[in-house]
Amino acid sequence: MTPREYDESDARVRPNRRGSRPRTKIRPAHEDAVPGTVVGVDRGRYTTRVDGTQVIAVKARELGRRGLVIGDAVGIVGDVSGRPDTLARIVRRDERRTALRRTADDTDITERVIVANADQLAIVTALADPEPNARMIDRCLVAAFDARMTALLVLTKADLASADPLRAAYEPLGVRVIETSVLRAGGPAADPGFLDLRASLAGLTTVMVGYSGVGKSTLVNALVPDAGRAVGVVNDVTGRGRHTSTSAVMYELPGGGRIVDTPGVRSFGLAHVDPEHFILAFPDVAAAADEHCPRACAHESAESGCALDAWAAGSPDRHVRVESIRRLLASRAAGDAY
Ligand SMILES: Nc1nc2c(ncn2[C@@H]2O[C@H](COP(=O)(O)OP(=O)(O)OP(=O)(O)O)[C@@H](O)[C@H]2O)c(=O)[nH]1
Repeated sequence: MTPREYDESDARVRPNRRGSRPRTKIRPAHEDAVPGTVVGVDRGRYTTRVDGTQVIAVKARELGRRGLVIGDAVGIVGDVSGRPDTLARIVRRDERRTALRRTADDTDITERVIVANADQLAIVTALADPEPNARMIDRCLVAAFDARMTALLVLTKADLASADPLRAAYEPLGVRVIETSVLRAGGPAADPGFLDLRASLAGLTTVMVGYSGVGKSTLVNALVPDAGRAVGVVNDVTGRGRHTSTSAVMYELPGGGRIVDTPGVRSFGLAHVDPEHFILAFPDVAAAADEHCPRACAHESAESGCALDAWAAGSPDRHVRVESIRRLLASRAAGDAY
């Protein structure tokens, strides 16, 4: 017997007990909502960008408790002219393509999204002054890979020290490494590394993280000539256990694309990261783990039943990858004090 096809007449219509009167509390469909992007958040006021115009908006009640963060794609109704003293309403938040998250610390499982829909995480680290901190880099990478974002390691002050050890540690993970030195004669425009960085950011949304003093502001100012004119400010990134609110800012890049500067993000609490999910960022390793590892394998060691050592045996490339992934997973387990 061929299966019967269903059509609309199969839908069961519940009779309206109050007769045929239409329901009165019909919510507006907001078909007229225009698409925009959240570029700044400040105590319940959202700075959005609609077709190149900056529009200040509030969250409509129908969004409920759903949060909005920098990078969220939204639907906006009301006055979207961007004229002073106008206030539009955000009525819809589109599904997030990516979500960069952090937990407050490694024992707190309350996670919060810092930036939505970003493509890349650029980890800015000086090669000297201050010294690079591998643990910080590792933890940022875990957050990036878990969020399905591409990772970029930007090594500044290349005039002061060699980048070779860091290249050796991170290139096997598929991390793009860029060296910059922008204090040499000619400034950023004369630095091939800076030009490479600018090309790598074009057309994408990139979140930049880095310690104070590494030269991040120098790069942001060179990338965005009018960086002083921030398009938005968010007080959403709060230091753990401290009441210092710092701000993340999204800038439009002149050549297309956007960068989000996150002065307040100094660490990523990684309690929310699940090794099984994290490893999916490395398709070859994930396929091997899926095929050979026991269920819920933490990928710690061959002794604990992990099959990745056997998979990597005889291949130095695979071996370095597995070791690097284990180092990242260990950084997740080791707490975020660095
Ligand atoms: N040698 C060298 N010094 C650099 C380079 N880039 C930046 N610096 C210096 O590093 C110091 C810090 O640079 P900033 O751009 O202010 O660093 P930051 O990371 O934004 O730090 P905060 O503003 O404190 O957040 C400054 O004295 C810069 O002149 C570089 O390529 N080489």
